[in-house]
Amino acid sequence: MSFLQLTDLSKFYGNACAVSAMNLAVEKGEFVSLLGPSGCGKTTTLQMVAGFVTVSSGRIALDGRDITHAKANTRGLGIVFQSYALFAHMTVADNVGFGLEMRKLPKAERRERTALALALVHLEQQAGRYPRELSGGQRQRVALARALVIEPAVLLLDEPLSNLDAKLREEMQFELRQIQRKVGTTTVMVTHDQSEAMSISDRVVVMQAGRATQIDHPQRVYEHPRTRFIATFVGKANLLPGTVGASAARTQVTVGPLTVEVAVQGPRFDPGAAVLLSVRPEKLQIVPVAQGRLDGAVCERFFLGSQWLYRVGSAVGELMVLAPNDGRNALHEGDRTGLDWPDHCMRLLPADDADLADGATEAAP
Ligand SMILES: Nc1ncnc2c1ncn2[C@@H]1O[C@H](COP(=O)(O)OP(=O)(O)OP(=O)(O)O)[C@@H](O)[C@H]1O
Repeated sequence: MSFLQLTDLSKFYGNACAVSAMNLAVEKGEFVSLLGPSGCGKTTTLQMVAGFVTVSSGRIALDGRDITHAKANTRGLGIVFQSYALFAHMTVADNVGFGLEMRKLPKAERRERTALALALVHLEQQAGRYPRELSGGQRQRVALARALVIEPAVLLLDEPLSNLDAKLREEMQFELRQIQRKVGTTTVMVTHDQSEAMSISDRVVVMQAGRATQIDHPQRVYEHPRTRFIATFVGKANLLPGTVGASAARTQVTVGPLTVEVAVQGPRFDPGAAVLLSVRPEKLQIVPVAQGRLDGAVCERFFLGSQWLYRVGSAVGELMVLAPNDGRNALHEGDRTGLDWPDHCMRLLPADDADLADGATEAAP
């Protein structure tokens, strides 16, 4: 059995289902993110694990112990919320040491563990300050140190970085991952930010309307999304409506005037099935006119610094193309161009996400 195991976990508020039959097995030391849009049930799932929200049905097991109905303060979990919830009248060191004091640890041990936790988040110099004297990033590090100092079985993070500005947030993502690797604490984080989930997690649980729709390693979620929703929620995707032809090892698909052969992983599509051909914008290559699979004309271009994003009108519809900014040869609006892409970059998705209402299959950690 995994270290933290959710089995058919559900939460109903009256007749409304907030979380539906969630299954998730988190291994010891793993960093797993619950990712999804607002209202999809991420926080409710985390709160059930924390013991702050009662479970309607299903089970939660931690290290082999059933904790489904255990009191929150007996679960031995560390929790960090979006709002830092620090005690304003206590110094940084007292905030961090608070959990140890509650556990009635001897003073010398409290002092030693507090110092270690502060060193971990690089706040040794700020031990005597009050929360109001700290920056947002420093406050969030205090909250993290306070959660880690009790050596929790699992660290639960609910949008821990969302109060920080973009640059600080990126720095803290990196730091959070480094700290988690160093202490090896099993961690479950809630976020609605796909790049945050992708960059720091071992595995990502994509949630939609109370259900886990894909549980996989970040790269797999990006390269092999199961549904249209996931393909567009995690990164950008060109989704071209098409029809399946002969179904063999490689599936033939017709999209307007274009016919391609796609190697399909996972469930096969029947001949005649309506599908979406998905190609990521950065996989499209700009080639001379008439030398690619398609020709088109640039409708609009956006400068992104390291890349250009082009909207290109073509016979199969408008396509997004991300091209590296090599400092020369950028296309202009109105330019005609050829477009090509490698065979292995094409994915087929069901035209209708409801076709996958069976919920997620979970990839091994
Ligand atoms: N106490 C409550 N009473 C009734 N409905 C609730 C309650 N808490 C949450 N819900 C509902 O449950 C669903 C899931 O909410 P939840 O907060 O888990 O979503 P979330 O994915 O964390 O969203 P966000 O990113 O906006 O925090 C939503 O439809 C929400 O309105």
